[in-house]
Amino acid sequence: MKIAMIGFGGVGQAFAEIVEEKHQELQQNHGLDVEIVAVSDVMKGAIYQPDGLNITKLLECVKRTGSVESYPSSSQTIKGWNSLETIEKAQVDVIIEVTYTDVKTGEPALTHCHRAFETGKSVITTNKGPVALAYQELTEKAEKHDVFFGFEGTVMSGTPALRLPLETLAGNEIKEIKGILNGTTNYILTAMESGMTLNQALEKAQALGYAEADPTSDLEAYDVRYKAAILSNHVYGVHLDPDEIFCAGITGLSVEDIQEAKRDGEKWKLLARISQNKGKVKATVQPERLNQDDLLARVSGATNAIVYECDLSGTIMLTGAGAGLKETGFSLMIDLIHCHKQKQGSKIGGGSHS
Ligand SMILES: NC(=O)C1=CN([C@@H]2O[C@H](COP(=O)(O)OP(=O)(O)OC[C@H]3O[C@@H](n4cnc5c(N)ncnc54)[C@H](OP(=O)(O)O)[C@@H]3O)[C@@H](O)[C@H]2O)C=CC1
Ligand SMILES: N[C@@H](CC=O)C(=O)O
Repeated sequence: MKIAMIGFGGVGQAFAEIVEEKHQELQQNHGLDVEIVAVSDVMKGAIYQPDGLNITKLLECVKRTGSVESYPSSSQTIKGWNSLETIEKAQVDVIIEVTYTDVKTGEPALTHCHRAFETGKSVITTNKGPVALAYQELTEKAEKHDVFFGFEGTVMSGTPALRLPLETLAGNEIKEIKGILNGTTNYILTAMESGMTLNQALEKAQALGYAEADPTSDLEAYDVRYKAAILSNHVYGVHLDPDEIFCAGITGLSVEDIQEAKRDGEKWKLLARISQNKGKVKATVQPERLNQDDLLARVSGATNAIVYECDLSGTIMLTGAGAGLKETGFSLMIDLIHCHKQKQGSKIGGGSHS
């Protein structure tokens, strides 16, 4: 399976490391031979090597020079293609879209997905923009072109918050979904409980690779609003315009507010709630003060949790990483395995996203 990567930041590089680390296992356990043949990034440049890039060498070049273009050329190497040229011209099966999430337009990722499908390529992405804004259009287009559209990592990174409700919990009616769906803000709120300021904690979250390129998306909860829209589309099959979701972030909370709640045996958490009633879906995103015995109050740091209120299974809670480079890289790998199985006409543990 030949892959082109659009965007080569924290998650992109972590994914490349995973492909290198797990190459043999993927071959042995899943019959999947993954080859990264192209990378296109804004500042790091672009390279297309039709017979495959040596990942160790590629990562070493980026670390040493900040550019993928310092990778040694052969007679077949093409350098300098922008993202659309790479999507259109590279001979690949899958586009891994890991550019930044734009919470207003979803671009450039939205256009990347459209062009990939139109040119017969599957897309696997952790970018929330296209999935939150154009879920239906893109899933239909992927189906029309008989390609795969994977986006497990868009909600709770490598924790399977999207496959679980549709596959493992299939047959239930899920009346409400609620959860802590942003790693950065949960990390910040936890750090503020020990007296750290919001800005100090944010700097740490950025250094750990949790935050968005523009952390306003995390702090003002636009990121969670997108995730709520994705859950509505994916789990309930109902399009929710992100702009219509009530959304308040954590910037209004002071260290004193958090300490005061702590003295009262409570915790502030940024919660998303999505509920359905007779085909109508409502969603809100805002900080809520929870009793410390509440299961969600116990979720700390960059860990996230999601609760599905099911008519048959009862309350199901899934908890795990909400952000993190390796964890998010893993979400791309699991989608890749599903994509491969779908191409082979089989499925692992249920269906794929397209
Ligand atoms: N980090 C995490 O824990 C998680 C991240 N995500 C999502 O995954 C995606 C990637 O995240 P992350 O790696 O952390 O972000 P980064 O900001 O580290 O990486 C994004 C990369 O995309 C590049 N880029 C931007 N525009 C283009 C373009 N038009 N063509 C090619 N490359 C482009 C950027 O280039 P340059 O910097 O050179 O401009 C940058 O290298 C984001 O959409 C994020 O929301 C999802 C779940 C968890
Ligand atoms: N910035 C996001 C990354 C994952 O979606 C977060 O902190 O949750």
